Amino acid sequence: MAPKTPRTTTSAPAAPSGGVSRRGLLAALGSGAVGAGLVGAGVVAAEASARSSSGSSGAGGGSASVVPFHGEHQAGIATDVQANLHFAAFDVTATSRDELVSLLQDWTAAAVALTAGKEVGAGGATGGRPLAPPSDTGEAVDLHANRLTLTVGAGPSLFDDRFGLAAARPAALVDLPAFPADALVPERSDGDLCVQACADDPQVAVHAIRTLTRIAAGRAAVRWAQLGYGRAATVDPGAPTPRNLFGFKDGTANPAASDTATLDDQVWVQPSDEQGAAAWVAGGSYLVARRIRMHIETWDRTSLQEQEQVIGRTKGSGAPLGHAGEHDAFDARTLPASSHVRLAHPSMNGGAQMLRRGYNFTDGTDGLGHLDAGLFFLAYQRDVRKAFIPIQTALARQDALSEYLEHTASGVWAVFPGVPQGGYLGQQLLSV
Ligand SMILES: C=CC1=C(C)c2cc3[nH]c(cc4nc(cc5[nH]c(cc1n2)c(C)c5CCC(=O)O)C(CCC(=O)O)=C4C)c(C)c3C=C
Ligand SMILES: [Fe+2]
Repeated sequence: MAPKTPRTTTSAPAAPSGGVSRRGLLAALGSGAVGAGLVGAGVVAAEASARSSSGSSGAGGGSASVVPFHGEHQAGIATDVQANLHFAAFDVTATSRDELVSLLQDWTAAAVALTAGKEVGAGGATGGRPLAPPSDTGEAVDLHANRLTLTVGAGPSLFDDRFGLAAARPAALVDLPAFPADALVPERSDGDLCVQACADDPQVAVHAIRTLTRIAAGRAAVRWAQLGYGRAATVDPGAPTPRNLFGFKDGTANPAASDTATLDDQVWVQPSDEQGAAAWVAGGSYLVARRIRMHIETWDRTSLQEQEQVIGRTKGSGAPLGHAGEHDAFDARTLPASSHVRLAHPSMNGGAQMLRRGYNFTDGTDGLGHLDAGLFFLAYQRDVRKAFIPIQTALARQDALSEYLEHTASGVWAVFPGVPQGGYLGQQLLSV
């Protein structure tokens, strides 16, 4: 049985490491977040209480389910892929740099509590004043941390003239070009900030995004969001590779989390990559998100042989065509000319790799009798100009898989470096 998480309510330290800052409180006061119960009477520092009261056991219970928030890099990138995703992109509505800083400080304090499996705000879900709305919405009580990670990045639009950040925009944070056959919905694309919440329980991930959205009131608003399930990638080659909605193993060739040399070379931004005011991004990464609708009804009418020719791997084992084992080495030039794996392979793209961390999604139907389902593609990389852009250019031009796909949403973000103890998300950027 997993150990019980104590129900003690602990005062968190003042922001940024554990509470809502005074400025955040004032912003909340001005925006109605107090009415939503995020701050209690006379309380500036938020309190975080442990999120378990019933002592329920299970996979998500105990400290083993906690992924450390602080570190050199943000968690949620080289972290073993959790089962569920709630991704949200935000428009920042703050009108000053100070307000933006206070938002990121308050998010940091909440993220520290949430990822530790604790309730947020004074009194948490049930310990506050009876006549005030609870600080924590409560749906994650008893669910533990469930390996929740929160990963935050800044989009190109944050670097306009609103916050004096134009000079700090990394050269590698380019706007993605339009690709042939893109069917992007602008309202479901881009965003000043993004938050990727991953957890082994869907309600924990949803609670986290809901909480950050409440805290942001008056300073940022959700622009678009996406739920995902059934991880469609892995960073652990020793674990069974999950499958996407076309039924193929997805993530086989991903870099392993333990392969730090490849991560340094391909995923983490290095100190030499950016100069001057943009040097803050070292230790971070670049995230490309694409909501890719998959025409599964058409795919399901396609023969097994054709499906395998399109992907370039066998459906059962995931082995490259002509090989026996999933992880067998192969020469991409021996695969069909327009197969997905051949075109996406590093040997065809100047050695470029990405760390893919996508999730399956199913968002009801399109009203025409087809499921609106697909892959929410998430890929972390050191430089989109060397990885996602050239690879997607080749895929859009030649990939046989494209016939079954429709890219409906897109975004690119510079993901902040990790947060040291006592620091806050994006501090490296906002203190330049
Ligand atoms: C621009 C990059 C990529 C997009 C967009 C993309 C979409 C996409 N992929 C699959 C299914 C599979 N992809 C696989 C491998 C693979 N895909 C990319 C890039 C993009 N995929 C890369 C770089 C690789 C690795 C190539 C290699 O090094 O061998 C595979 C094979 C298994 C694996 O290695 O993961 C599958 C299956 C879908 C369904 C999809 C869009 C919906
Ligand atoms: Fe792929």
